[in-house]
Amino acid sequence: MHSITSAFQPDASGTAPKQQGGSIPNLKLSDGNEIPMLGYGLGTANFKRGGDTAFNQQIVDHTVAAIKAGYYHLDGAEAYGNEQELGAAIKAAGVPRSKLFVTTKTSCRAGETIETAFSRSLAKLGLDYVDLYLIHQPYFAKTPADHQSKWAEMEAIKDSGRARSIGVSNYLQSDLEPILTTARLPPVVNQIEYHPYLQHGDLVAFHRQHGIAIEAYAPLTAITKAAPGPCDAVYERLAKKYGVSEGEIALRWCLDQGIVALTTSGNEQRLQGYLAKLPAFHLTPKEVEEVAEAGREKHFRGFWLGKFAADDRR
Ligand SMILES: NC(=O)c1ccc[n+]([C@@H]2O[C@H](COP(=O)([O-])OP(=O)(O)OC[C@H]3O[C@@H](n4cnc5c(N)ncnc54)[C@H](O)[C@@H]3O)[C@@H](O)[C@H]2O)c1
Ligand SMILES: OCCc1c[nH]c2ccccc12
Repeated sequence: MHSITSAFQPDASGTAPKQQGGSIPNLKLSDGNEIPMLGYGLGTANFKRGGDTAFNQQIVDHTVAAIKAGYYHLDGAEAYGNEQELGAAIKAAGVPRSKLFVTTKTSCRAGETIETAFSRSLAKLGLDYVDLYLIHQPYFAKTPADHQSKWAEMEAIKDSGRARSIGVSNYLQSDLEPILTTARLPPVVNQIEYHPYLQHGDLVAFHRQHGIAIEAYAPLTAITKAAPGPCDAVYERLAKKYGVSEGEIALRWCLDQGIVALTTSGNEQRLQGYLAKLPAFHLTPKEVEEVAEAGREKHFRGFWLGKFAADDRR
């Protein structure tokens, strides 16, 4: 992994060396590590429904196809129930471990240490390290001290070398602040739902101030679950201009803001299309703002409904 885009700057160079099949660049994290800016998620198309523990070869096959297509950033979680399949796919795909960027997440189950959860995840993955370990959600914490003590456990995992980077997911500013007050090793990533209909007010600016990279999950929401909407006409115009799909405009909108995009699909052609098309164009800053402006006319959240405070609508 060598191509680097400056942290939080739109990828404007267009000269990044190749990685993962095309030239999707890496983003430099505040701990000095790099993350490929396009990731393949195992949490939506390929997760297992509650209580299903049987090994699922189809998940392995889809994931091997994604890796072989060039998706080297793989986003997993213990909650998805498919870490064994992710590990099997990594072995079967034949891509050297050093070229892959593997994330998993802890659910912070009550009464369990991070060390216990992390060791179980590594064993299921069949790996001796992950590139990124995240706290999946902040809802386990009842007090600022809960956030701080859990984060200290995460720091111990990073200290051990078995997670190269550590971060959080679904955190708002009020969840991050107590951690930033006491952290020895601040979170380098927050993975959040992010698309034009969920821009989170000044949360993105807060991340930039604190050097925390954003990973956008559900980046296609405006053309999938939340369609139709005010972004449709802008996406359509830009897709025509650049000769790409609306989905590619939606992903580029994240990348051009210096935001990592996590997507998924069981459709290999679609996945290959992203890697072929995304490196070939950029949105101008004006176009990024046009999408943002249209998006601010609608609010939509697809995940963790009911968990967020009312001010999430900002
Ligand atoms: N941390 C979290 O709480 C959290 C929550 C949700 C997702 N995630 C991660 O992010 C990953 C990606 O999330 P996502 O699946 O919501 O991302 P996404 O917005 O990219 O949606 C992908 C889905 O859209 C479908 N799709 C793509 N193009 C389409 C089109 N033109 N028309 C209709 N459907 C189309 C795909 O088939 C796929 O099912 C997940 O797999 C998971 O790893 C994390
Ligand atoms: O991270 C995606 C949302 C999510 C949280 N817990 C899960 C369990 C199974 C599938 C998706 C999820």
